[in-house]
Amino acid sequence: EVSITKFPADERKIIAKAHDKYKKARAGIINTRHGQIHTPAFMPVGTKGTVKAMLPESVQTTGADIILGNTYHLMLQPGAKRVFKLGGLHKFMNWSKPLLTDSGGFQVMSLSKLRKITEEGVIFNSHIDGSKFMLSPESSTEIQYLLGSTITMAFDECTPYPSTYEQAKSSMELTSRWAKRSRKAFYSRDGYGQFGIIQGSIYNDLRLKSALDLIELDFEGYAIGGLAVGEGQELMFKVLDYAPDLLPINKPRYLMGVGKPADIIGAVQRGIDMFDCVIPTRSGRNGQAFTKYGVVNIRNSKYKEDNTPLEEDCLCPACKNYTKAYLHYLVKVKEILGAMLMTWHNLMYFQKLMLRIREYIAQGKDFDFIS
Ligand SMILES: O=c1nc[nH]c2cc3[nH]c(NCCN4CCCCC4)nc3cc12
Ligand SMILES: [Zn+2]
Repeated sequence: EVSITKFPADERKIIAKAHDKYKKARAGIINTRHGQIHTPAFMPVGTKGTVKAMLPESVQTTGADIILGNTYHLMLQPGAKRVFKLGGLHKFMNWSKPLLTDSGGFQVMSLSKLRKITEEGVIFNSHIDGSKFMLSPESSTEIQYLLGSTITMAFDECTPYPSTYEQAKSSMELTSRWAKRSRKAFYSRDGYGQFGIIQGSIYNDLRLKSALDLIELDFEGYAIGGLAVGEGQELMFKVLDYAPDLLPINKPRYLMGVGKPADIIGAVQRGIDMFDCVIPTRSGRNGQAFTKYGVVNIRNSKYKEDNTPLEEDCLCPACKNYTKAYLHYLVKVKEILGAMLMTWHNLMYFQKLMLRIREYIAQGKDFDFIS
């Protein structure tokens, strides 16, 4: 359960504000140097400078305005300096729209062997060849500059779940010190932005302190970190019942790593504008298709002679030109085309979901049942 800490009266109204469904949902446009982002937005994940199994022009046809790249992977291979020398990540991967890069801390903790967290930053051994690297607020910010990111993420520490109050407090305070250094290292230019990431785990007073520390640094947007790390949807929503309200209402709010359609809908209702998640791409490659009928596990033998499309009214190539039987076969025999078609369909499904959410918000309609 979320521990409720007594607030001085004037701050309590922020936390206790009645959770009025839909009232917090908002649709908008973020203007950047590389084009507009219609929010609520879903960012396909392109970890190593490619959205796996997709051409960038195909990603564009799904309606994605922005994709995510990972600093950790790109700094190890091919290296940020090399990407910079080759003209930056946009040119390298032939994606001219906005790019957001995660700052690397989260990936270091989940991927690298042997690492050491110090006040300076994180020292780690590459999971590729074991060579030694350091990521700090300064080096992460510089790497994202060399990549040419449209939106740079501050270097933070993602507080694990569960954490005690003390653990969450010291982790949040480290993130606040690192945010200050990240902000100082950021080379601000028109049309580019840097987002701070708030921590504080499930403790509302720590979330408030994190927000206050980061608002002082006047970031162009704010992410809510430390969620989708095993706490479960109910607890995530409990934090989201108040955390977005702690952030400036006129700036983008990004919920990192989320999520399934139902998670996205619930988070939009609580005031979130931006999302990223590997689910549509990773589960597509594993044979799971998101459809209006629910998730279809195409490897199931019941589809081996099913001559109908995943969704009869979907405009993606998988649905327009192929059958479930063919997709079943391709995925079973691990043909590359299977990964391509399943990924394309899922990205289309997620973008259609975001489009419908934006339309419902614009019309002031409730959008509970969409998914
Ligand atoms: O606190 C964070 N700071 C920087 N980056 C993050 C990335 C995150 N990604 C997630 N969750 C990803 C969950 N995802 C679900 C599908 C399978 C793979 C993992 N939480 C995050 C928190 C953070
Ligand atoms: Zn489709």
